Amino acid sequence: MTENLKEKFIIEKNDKVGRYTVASEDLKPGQLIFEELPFAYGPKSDTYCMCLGCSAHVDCTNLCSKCSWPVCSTECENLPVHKDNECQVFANANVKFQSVNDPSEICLQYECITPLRVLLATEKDPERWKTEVQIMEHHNEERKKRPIWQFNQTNVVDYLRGPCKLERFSEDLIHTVCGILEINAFESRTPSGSMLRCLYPKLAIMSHNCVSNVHHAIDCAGKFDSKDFRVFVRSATDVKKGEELYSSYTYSLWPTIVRREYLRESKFFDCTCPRCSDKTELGTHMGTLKCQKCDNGVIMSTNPLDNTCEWKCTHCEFKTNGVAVRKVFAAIQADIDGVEGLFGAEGIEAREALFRKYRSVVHPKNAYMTILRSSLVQLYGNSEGYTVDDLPDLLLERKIELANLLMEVLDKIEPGFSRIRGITLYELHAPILILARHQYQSDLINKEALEKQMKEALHTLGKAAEILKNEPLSTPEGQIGQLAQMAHQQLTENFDLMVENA
Ligand SMILES: C[S@@+](CC[C@H](N)C(=O)[O-])C[C@H]1O[C@@H](n2cnc3c(N)ncnc32)[C@H](O)[C@@H]1O
Repeated sequence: MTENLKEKFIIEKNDKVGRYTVASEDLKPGQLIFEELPFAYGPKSDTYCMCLGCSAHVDCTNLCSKCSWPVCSTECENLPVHKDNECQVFANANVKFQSVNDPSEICLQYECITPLRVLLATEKDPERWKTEVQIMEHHNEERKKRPIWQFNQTNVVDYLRGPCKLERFSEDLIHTVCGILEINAFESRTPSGSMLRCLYPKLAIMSHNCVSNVHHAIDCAGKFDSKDFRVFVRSATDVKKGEELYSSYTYSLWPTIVRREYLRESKFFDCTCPRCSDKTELGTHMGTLKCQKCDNGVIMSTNPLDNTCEWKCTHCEFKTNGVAVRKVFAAIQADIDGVEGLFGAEGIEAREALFRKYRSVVHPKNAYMTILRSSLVQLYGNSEGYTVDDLPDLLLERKIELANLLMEVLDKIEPGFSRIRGITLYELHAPILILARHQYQSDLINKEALEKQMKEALHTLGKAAEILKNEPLSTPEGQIGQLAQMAHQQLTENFDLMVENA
């Protein structure tokens, strides 16, 4: 291992979280802490039908010539991830894929695939299994009391030990592997857009914090061999030697009540991090609602670490409770889910309509307004009829306003080198630049003000390029990072000329 690749963390342990990691030296934002290959990867639970080679969506008409499970092509059936794993098991046991009516719906036959790949990896790499994976958290005792246990018994344990003839793996071991995946696996996106789960034993040691100081990026080169899906783990912010390293297991734009519910249900712990403990979520007000009974009040939790506690207005006597607030958030989330598949003009209009609908219900920086802002920032400037050159000044100003408000929240909950900050900064630079030019051409600002605004755009673009430069080129963010770097270089070289010719 070269000095550059020396891992920059150590593992410690306590009664509250089990194993956790701390920085073994001072870290700068964006600094590589370690990189790692997955022990195994494969389809997520509750997945639709996908190629067992490249993971692309399939219609299930093409089947592997050896095992008769769905693949795209002969090339895909020979990809190591399939050929060296389940293909041999299914072919030997003569377990065929049962045809399905709608391949885009959840297909339970895929539940066994990733646990099976982990089980086979225990035999291919027993040393890594013993030293890194077997010791991972599985929460079997708590999972035993949940419906997931019986679900796994039927769809994974009984299926593998029965029809697949894999009695050599005990029931206990298979349940433990299912638990290890449920508690520890990370999501990854393939080049075709499919979501997979990957098991990274070192990355998974990091404890959760709702404001993480570590950032990871998975490089899926599309080879689907044992060298693919390498993860690069970097510090997001300045981290001092001895400070704990945290990743985030939840979606950072959710409000506290929703994040804590998710962590309790799926990771079996109650988060007590500084963001969860603060009624205002570090001043962002992501969980705050507007009072419907008075003009100036806002409604906040009286104890954010108790999801069922009272919520009170800051100005009048109005009170409600966490259960009622949770229902309001579920209704807003359902509305947002309903427009998720809409893009272009239709997507913009649908989201702006939700923005207007909920403006009087929640605080301006509430999580759901922030989620809508993050989609709108992307759609304005990147949709048909709404490209950045098409946007009238009013909509350029709207894009800038949305991005600035989003950045105010992200600075608190996703500080430093985070993908969403990099992308938002990238989206912000072009409207600043174009608007400045329009305003100068309309005599609304003088040359000095033009130059100032262009410098701001250049600075914003430079920051975006700096944050996104570490993203793998196999990802959309990596490609935007490359564009940002090139645009930043061009703008720097031609700055004076552009001011002159504006
Ligand atoms: C992905 S594992 C992390 C590694 C684990 N601590 C170990 O020893 O293998 C996730 C589990 O760690 C514990 N954990 C992680 N972050 C925590 C936190 N902020 N508070 C309490 N428990 C936490 C929980 O038991 C959780 O289910």
